[in-house]
Amino acid sequence: MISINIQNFYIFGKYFTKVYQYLSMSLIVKDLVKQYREQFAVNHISFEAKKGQIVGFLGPNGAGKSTTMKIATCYLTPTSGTVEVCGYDVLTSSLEVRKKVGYLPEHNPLYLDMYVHEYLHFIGSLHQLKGVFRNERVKKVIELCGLGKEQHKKIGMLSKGYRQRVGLAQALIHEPEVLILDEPTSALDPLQIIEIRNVIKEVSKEKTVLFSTHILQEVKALCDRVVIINLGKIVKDSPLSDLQLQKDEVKIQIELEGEIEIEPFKHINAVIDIQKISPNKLLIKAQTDIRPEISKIALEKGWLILGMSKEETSLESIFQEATSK
Ligand SMILES: Nc1ncnc2c1ncn2[C@@H]1O[C@H](COP(=O)(O)OP(=O)(O)OP(=O)(O)O)[C@@H](O)[C@H]1O
Repeated sequence: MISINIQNFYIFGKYFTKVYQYLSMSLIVKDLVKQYREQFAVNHISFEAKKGQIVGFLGPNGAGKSTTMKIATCYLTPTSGTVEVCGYDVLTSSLEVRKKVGYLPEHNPLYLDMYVHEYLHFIGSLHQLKGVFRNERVKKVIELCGLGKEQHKKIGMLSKGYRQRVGLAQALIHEPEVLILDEPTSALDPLQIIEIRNVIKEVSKEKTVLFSTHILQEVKALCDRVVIINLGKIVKDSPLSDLQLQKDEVKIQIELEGEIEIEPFKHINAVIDIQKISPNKLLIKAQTDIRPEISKIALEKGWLILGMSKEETSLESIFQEATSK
C-alpha cells in the first residue's frame, strides 16, 4: 500500500514538474521545418526559451535565423513542425501570438515621413490601444528607448541608432511578453551598439528575448543562453556559462618574480603543453584547472607568484567549431 502511494506521489511529482516546465516556457520551437523547393532554410529544429531569459540566436549568413524568427512572429508559415509563444500556436492562434510578441525585423521598416511620436501612436492603434492608455504607452516606450529629445522629429531625420530605438519602441508598445529582435545592432557604430545594447538590457527585464546577432561580444554581454544554428540545424544549445566550461582544455597563465623553470610543472598529471612566454611567464595548457597544484609547486620551491589567471574558452572558438562543418 505504502509503495503504491509513494509511486503515485512520484508520478504526480514528475507530472507536476513537466507542467511547471511547460508553463515557464515562453517560446517553444518543436521540430520546425521551412523548405523552399529542395532547400531547407530550417531543418527540423527544436529549442525553448524560458520566461525572463535572453537567448542569443547565432549562426553564419543564411543559417536560418531570420526564417525561424519570421515563423515565430507569424510572418511566415512553417512547412512542418510547431512554434508556440506563451502557449499559443503560430498557426492556429496567430492573433494571440501577435499580441504576445514584439518583433524588430532585420531591416527595421519604418515610415520615414512620420514623426516619431505620430508613428508610435499609429503602431499603438494597430494593436488596438486606445485613448489614455495609448498615450501612456507611447510616453513609456519613448522614455524606455531614450527617444525623448527626438520624439517630435521625422523618422527620416534620425540617425541609424535612433531609428533602431524607434524600431524597438514599436516592438514594445503593446507590452509583449516575448521580444524577437533580428540583428538589432547591425550596421551601427560602436557607440550606438552600446546604447542599443543597454536599451535591450533595460527593456528585457521580465521579458523573454530572442535576438540574433553576428557580434559575439554582444552575446557575452547580454545573453543567458546561446542557440547556434548552421545550415538550418541547431548545432549548440546551452547556457552561456556551461558553454564556456564545455571544452576539456584549460589555459593558465602564471607570472613569477624572477626567472621561471618549466621542469617542475611538467610533472603535474593533467598538463598537456607548456609555453614560456617571457623569462618570468608561462602559459600552461591542461585538462583540468591545475591552479592549486601550481601554487603548491611554487610554495615548495619558494617562488613568489605575481599573477595567475585562467583563460575562459572563447565564444569565438566555440562558434567556429560549431559552424565549421
Ligand atoms: N523566400 C525564399 N526563397 C528561397 N530561399 C530562401 C527564401 N528565404 C530564405 N531563403 C534561404 O533560406 C536560408 C536561410 O535564410 P535566412 O534569411 O533565414 O538566414 P539568416 O540566418 O537569417 O541569414 P543572415 O544572417 O544573412 O540574415 C538562406 O539560404 C536563404 O537563401
